[in-house]
Amino acid sequence: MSTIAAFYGGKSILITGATGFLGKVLMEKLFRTSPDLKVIYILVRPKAGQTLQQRVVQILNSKLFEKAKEVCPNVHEKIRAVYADLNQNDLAISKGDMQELLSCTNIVFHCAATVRFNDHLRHAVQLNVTATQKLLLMASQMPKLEAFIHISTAFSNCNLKHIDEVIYPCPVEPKKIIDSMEWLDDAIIDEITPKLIGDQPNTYTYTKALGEMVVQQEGGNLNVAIVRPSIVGATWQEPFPGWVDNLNGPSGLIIATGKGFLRALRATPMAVADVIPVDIVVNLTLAVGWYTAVQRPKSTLIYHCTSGNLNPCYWGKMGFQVLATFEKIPFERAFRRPNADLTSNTFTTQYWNAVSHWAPAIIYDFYLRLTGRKPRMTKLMNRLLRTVSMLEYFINRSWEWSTCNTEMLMSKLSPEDQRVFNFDVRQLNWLEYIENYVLGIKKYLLKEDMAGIPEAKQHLKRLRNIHYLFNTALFLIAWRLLMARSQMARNVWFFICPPYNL
Ligand SMILES: CCCCCCCCCCCCCCCCCCCCCCCC(=O)SCCNC(=O)CCNC(=O)[C@H](O)C(C)(C)COP(=O)(O)OP(=O)(O)OC[C@H]1O[C@@H](n2cnc3c(N)ncnc32)[C@H](O)[C@@H]1OP(=O)(O)O
Ligand SMILES: NC(=O)C1=CN([C@@H]2O[C@H](COP(=O)(O)OP(=O)(O)OC[C@H]3O[C@@H](n4cnc5c(N)ncnc54)[C@H](OP(=O)(O)O)[C@@H]3O)[C@@H](O)[C@H]2O)C=CC1
Repeated sequence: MSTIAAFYGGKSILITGATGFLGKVLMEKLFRTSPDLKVIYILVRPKAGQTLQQRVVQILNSKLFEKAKEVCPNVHEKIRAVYADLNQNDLAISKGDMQELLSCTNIVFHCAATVRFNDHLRHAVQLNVTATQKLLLMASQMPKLEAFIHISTAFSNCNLKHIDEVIYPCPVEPKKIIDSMEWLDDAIIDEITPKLIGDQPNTYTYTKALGEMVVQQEGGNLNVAIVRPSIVGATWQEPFPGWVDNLNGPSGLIIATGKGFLRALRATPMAVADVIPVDIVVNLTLAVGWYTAVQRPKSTLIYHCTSGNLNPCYWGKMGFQVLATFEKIPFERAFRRPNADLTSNTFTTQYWNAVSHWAPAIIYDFYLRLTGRKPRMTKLMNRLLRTVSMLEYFINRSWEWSTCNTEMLMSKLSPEDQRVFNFDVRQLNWLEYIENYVLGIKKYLLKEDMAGIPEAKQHLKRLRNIHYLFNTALFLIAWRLLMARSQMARNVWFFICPPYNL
């Protein structure tokens, strides 16, 4: 029997961000490996017209939970959705719920965050810093609390090149930032944001760094640990390969490439693509929860959950494998044939943007107008290129993360725990993983049927023929113009192909 799985048996666990990508996989694994856990409290807000209960039912009815429900048939009874909004001052938790959470919780996994790079600083601080502070305050009033695990990001100090498993101080104290956000108006916040974030690329990484400082300063007497994953990708093995349900990280750009919209990317092919499968992050997080509760380390330990230093993959290799997979498993109704280049040269990127992104979009919109339809491609391209520009920072640099604590933890696990809670990224085969990732995007994100693959391949063949026809026509027009206007071109042409009667 796994020691870690047994540890979670009978426990009351509180998860924030359980409706998010990581949170769902965390819940699934807990139910599958520790079906005898007492209860999982999840802090949820109503969203998109759905009540809390509807959201929970939708999650539990998804394919992700099929295996977990076989092992733990009464999973519905073991989830307790608690109304909460982490943006509100009191987290909007009712008195009754708060009482129950405070008196029963044994372990807290704090996953909730805004992961948007371009979020307004006020909102990012509210969620990634202030809410963390409030949860720590709550945790300090939980008599049965054994561990508080905070999920941060490996990029919280991405202004550094080498990052150790320590908390680096931010120039301005988090408390001062929290206070100022309460009285400064939006215009002033907009003005000071670049100065505050300094050499951080966006408000997300900046506020995640502040969040870590808050954990260090206010988690004083608690048993706290921080997990820092890098770019979280689809599942590697568990509960099945390739599961993913949002556009974050590489997923959105893989779709844009597969659908033929994205044809060039300013990326450094030899920069490390520090992607980490979500099931590895979850396995490490659960192992950290166990170790923190049982061993009670004297200081707050930080665990890097990264792939680069143990089993590196590079953006060039990843891009190549993504394209190779589209040959076998194409996406349906592509705009153009998937074919993209990675280039680290800004001038080349601008050239490809004009030729491969804007020109086809403008031509297609012209065609839509001609056929009486509403143009939409230039708008879509605009949005896509804006998104790409936000991600460029992360695909043109490499970082070195030390993983001493993570490796130490692995050495403390029994062979059975190393198998059940495997977070050894050295065992990951990238080519296989990327292929499953693309397949997972097709099945679970785009919800495309595998039976449609022959038709998708036919469609790509048609696009290839259109492409050849278009290029031939373009060449003939250019040739005709040149022959009509340039004596030198005519001389060269007649030299190569002399007329018959000579
Ligand atoms: C040699 C051969 C080479 C061949 C090349 C082939 C290329 C193959 C592809 C290779 C993949 C390379 C991908 C690299 C990606 C690297 C990502 C790096 C991420 C670093 C992570 C840091 C670690 C973290 O902790 S972050 C957590 C994850 N966060 C994110 O990923 C970002 C989240 N999203 C945002 O910040 C914003 O949504 C943003 C900035 C992307 C866009 O914001 P904006 O306000 O402009 O619009 P939105 O309203 O948010 O969305 C507009 C529109 O875009 C869709 N969308 C959202 N996110 C993404 C996305 N990540 N990619 C693509 N599209 C996205 C969104 O759904 C909206 O669409 P609608 O149709 O309007 O709904
Ligand atoms: N994805 C990645 O590549 C990486 C993620 N991380 C970290 O992992 C953690 C989880 O990220 P991930 O699962 O990808 O993110 P998601 O965006 O998928 O999930 C975010 C979660 O936070 C919840 N949340 C957001 N705002 C509120 C609010 N006001 N009140 C209550 N809940 C709220 C969301 O709820 P709702 O469903 O209602 O919106 C959702 O459950 C984060 O801490 C992130 O920083 C770290 C490195 C990389």
